[in-house]
Amino acid sequence: MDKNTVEKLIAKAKEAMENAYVPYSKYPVGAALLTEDGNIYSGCNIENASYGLTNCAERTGIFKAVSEGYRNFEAIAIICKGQLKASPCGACRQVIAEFLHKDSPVVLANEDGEYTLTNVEGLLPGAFTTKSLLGDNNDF
Ligand SMILES: O=c1ccn([C@H]2C[C@H](O)[C@@H](CO)O2)c(=O)[nH]1
Ligand SMILES: [Zn+2]
Repeated sequence: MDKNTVEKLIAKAKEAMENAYVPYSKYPVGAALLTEDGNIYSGCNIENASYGLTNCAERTGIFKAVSEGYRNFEAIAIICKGQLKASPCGACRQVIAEFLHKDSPVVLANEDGEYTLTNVEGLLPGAFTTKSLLGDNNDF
């Protein structure tokens, strides 16, 4: 993925981060997903007084896209507040592995836009996926 695309995705993730609803943790996170046909979907974390109902930024972005008919993604960028770079939780790693390819780029950024580049396999090595269940030939 070229540097321009990385920076554009980080900028979109940062925009989404501004909308984070985080009265409890005060830890805003934003995510941006590039679809294979060049669209960008983004999401923020959305907390709840019943803490366990919180939705992370990554899953907000993926679920928005899938619900609008986009499920083929090329890359994801995630950004969070502070100097430490974003690191998706286990639930989000599993959802990312469901919808992105093993070798899809994953950009983990901090609020200054400094980032580490990894991929889905790096986030969740040996992930349990549709392939584990259905093999290579499935219509889904
Ligand atoms: O990658 C991450 C890690 C955490 N969170 C959210 C969940 C919760 O709102 C807050 C603190 O855990 O950060 C995300 O959205 N994405
Ligand atoms: Zn998460």
